[in-house]
Amino acid sequence: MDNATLIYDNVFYTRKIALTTLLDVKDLVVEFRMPEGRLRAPDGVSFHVKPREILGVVGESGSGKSVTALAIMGLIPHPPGKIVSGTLLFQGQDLQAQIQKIRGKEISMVFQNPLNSLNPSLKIGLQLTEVLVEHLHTSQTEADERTIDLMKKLGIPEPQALMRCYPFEYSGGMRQRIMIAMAMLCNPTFMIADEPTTALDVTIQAQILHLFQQLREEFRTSILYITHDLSVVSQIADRVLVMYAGKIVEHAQTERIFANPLHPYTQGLIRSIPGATSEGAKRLSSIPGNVPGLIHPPPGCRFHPRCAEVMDVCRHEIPPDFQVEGTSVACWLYKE
Ligand SMILES: Nc1ncnc2c1ncn2[C@@H]1O[C@H](COP(=O)(O)OP(=O)(O)OP(=O)(O)O)[C@@H](O)[C@H]1O
Ligand code: NI
Repeated sequence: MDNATLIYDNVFYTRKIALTTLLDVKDLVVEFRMPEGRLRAPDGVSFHVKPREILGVVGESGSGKSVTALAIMGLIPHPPGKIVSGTLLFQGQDLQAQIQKIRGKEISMVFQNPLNSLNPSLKIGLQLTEVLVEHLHTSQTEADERTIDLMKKLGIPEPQALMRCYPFEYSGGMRQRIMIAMAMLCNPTFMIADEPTTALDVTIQAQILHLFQQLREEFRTSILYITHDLSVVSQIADRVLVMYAGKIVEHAQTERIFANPLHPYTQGLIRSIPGATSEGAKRLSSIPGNVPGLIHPPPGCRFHPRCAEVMDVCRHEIPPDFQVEGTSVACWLYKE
């Protein structure tokens, strides 16, 4: 192969990666060192996010969803936490080396409680434009114009007046929209939303979900959408990762997950959606037991103590990912 072909191939290869994968996470392990012992969550998690895709992450409390998000953002509190292994590539580049430069600019994050993220004693306008002035070094006037323009696009009423108000003057739903606007100001390619609608009522929640879909359509933003609510995921995500006790147990297209869930844990989660079965709400807590403590996780499959279909192998050996018709599932039931 001559040099020209090699260079061409390299360029082509790099572009191909950029087109098919925006974020690539491989074997990510975050460890917390506590006085009681060490715990790992996520513990060996791999996934990728494509451009313009909404990837849903679901799982019960403590499964490692938020820590995965914080690891991507470079925000793991250290001590006690640390990324102990794994690679994080963003647009083909090592994310951990780049994150200071691109956080808030190319990658941004929306958290659950907008009141905690907004400074109560600063006018909303100042808080929003600070991002632009700080990251993109625009003038205040330009930042004001751009912010008002974006808020109009996001359907936020009377943005000029809003800029002069304080956060407490607005409802939870509106504050969350303001936070989403803030996260969108630098026109990021990738956004992480960690339970962004949990504190909101159902109507507002539907509006916010619509807003995320709009971001993907209009601004071509990829979104990692974290929630414990599978019904939210069914409305918004293209693909779904199901996490349990620090591991990804199932990974598939959204329609597949709902039409044909394979992992007994995913099946239990889907049964627990109110109205998902004829018995509906009666089965709300259809998975007996709790997520295990992660300092001493169960050996073998971490779900085995709660699994109705447990086999002997499940108690001793960690299941690898089996590929079944486009679904990736970590469960011994699917061994050929
Ligand atoms: N700062 C921390 N110090 C010690 N342990 C932590 C810290 N942050 C998270 N953990 C632990 O890591 C594990 C994963 O937590 P994580 O917050 O990612 O769960 P989650 O899936 O987001 O749950 P939730 O649905 O409750 O938000 C939990 O066992 C949690 O106790
Ligand atoms: Ni969380």
